[in-house]
Parts: sequence; C-alpha cells; structure tokens
Amino acid sequence: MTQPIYLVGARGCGKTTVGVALAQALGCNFVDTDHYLLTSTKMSVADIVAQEGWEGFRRRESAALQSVTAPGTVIATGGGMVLAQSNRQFMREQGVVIYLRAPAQILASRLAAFPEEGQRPTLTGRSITDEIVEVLAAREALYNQVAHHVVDAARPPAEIVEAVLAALHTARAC
Ligand SMILES: Nc1ncnc2c1ncn2[C@@H]1O[C@H](COP(=O)(O)OP(=O)(O)OP(=O)(O)O)[C@@H](O)[C@H]1O
Ligand SMILES: O=C(O)C1=C[C@@H](O)[C@@H](O)[C@H](O)C1
Ligand SMILES: [Mg+2]
Repeated sequence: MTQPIYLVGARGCGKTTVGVALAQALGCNFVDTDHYLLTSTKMSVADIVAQEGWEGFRRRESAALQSVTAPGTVIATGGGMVLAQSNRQFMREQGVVIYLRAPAQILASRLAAFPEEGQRPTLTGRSITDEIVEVLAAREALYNQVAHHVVDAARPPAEIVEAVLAALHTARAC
C-alpha cells in the first residue's frame, strides 16, 4: 500500500487509536494532523482556537494535511478535516479514505471517559452528548461523501483494523 490512507470521522471514533495499530499492521508510517499541529506550533487546539478562532485552526489543519501527506503513511485526521471541500477533494485524489463510523452514544461515552479538553475544546458550548449528536448530524453526509470505505468503529480496535485491512484488500507491507 503506497497511497496514503486517511482516517476520517467524528471525535472519539478512534482515528488516532486505530491509526497507530493499522500503520503497525501495514508496516507504514503513522501521522496525526492534531499531533502534527501540537508539535509544530507548540500550541494545543484550545490554544490555537483561543488565539486565532476556529477559522485559524481550520486554516492550520488544512495546511497540516498537505504537509503530512506522503506515500506509505496512515494519516489520522482531525474530526473536522472534512469540513473544507478542498480537503475532501485532496484526500480522495491523493489516497484511500476510510470513515470510521460509530453512533453518537458510543462516541459520547468514549469522550466523557477521556475528554482531553486541550485537544477537544467545545465546538458548540453544549454538553459532550448534545454536542456529538449535533456535530454528527451536521457532518455525517460529509464523512460518507469523502469515504472510499465506511467501517463500523463501534467495536474493539483490533477488529476495526482487520475490517480496514479487508476493505483495502491487502495486508502487504508498505
Ligand atoms: N474501538 C474503540 N473501542 C473503545 N475505545 C476506543 C476505541 N477507539 C478509541 N477509543 C478510545 O476513545 C478515545 C478517543 O479515541 P481517539 O483519540 O483515537 O479518537 P479520535 O477519532 O482520534 O478523536 P479526535 O477526533 O478527537 O482526534 C480514547 O480514549 C480511546 O482510547
Ligand atoms: O471535530 C472537530 O472539529 C475536532 C476534532 C479534533 O480531532 C481536533 O481536530 C479539534 O478538536 C476539532
Ligand atoms: Mg485523534
């Protein structure tokens, strides 16, 4: 698998968790756009949003997407990467896009257990559960639209990795 693999989906669907394991299974590199921004700017998502607003963060994450894209790489994106049409087009053209789909209830319980507010500042000012319902309703069509494959992410990470590998029809090393 030399094309980059992009993992998309809502906060808590497991893009980072599954991405690490998938890259290991494929013998690929792994990169996470949120982590890339954290290390390259030395600012958390909350810091960037406080200084530059969500608009500034979205601009930076679009640039990060371009910077981290490379052959033989599994790329965990931020939950809102799909909002920009240019990002959706770029991912579809450059690689294989996998949507890790899980219901709002499951996402909310994972996020409530490990909120990581620095990296996941509120998007709406609502509770975790209300927010994820609202955000999923607004973005579900975008996740489906950009995806080459949709994988059920409401199960243990190892099973999700197997399902992604099956969708890719390959377990070859990079
Ligand atoms: N398949 C899973 N089963 C149970 N817990 C999971 C699963 N995937 C992830 N988690 C847990 O849910 C939380 C969020 O996972 P993770 O950070 O991988 O999500 P994400 O999609 O990368 O979110 P974000 O968009 O905020 O970066 C973590 O605490 C992680 O351990
Ligand atoms: O869903 C979102 O809009 C976000 C998800 C996280 O991965 C981060 O990219 C950031 O907190 C925004
Ligand atoms: Mg993540």
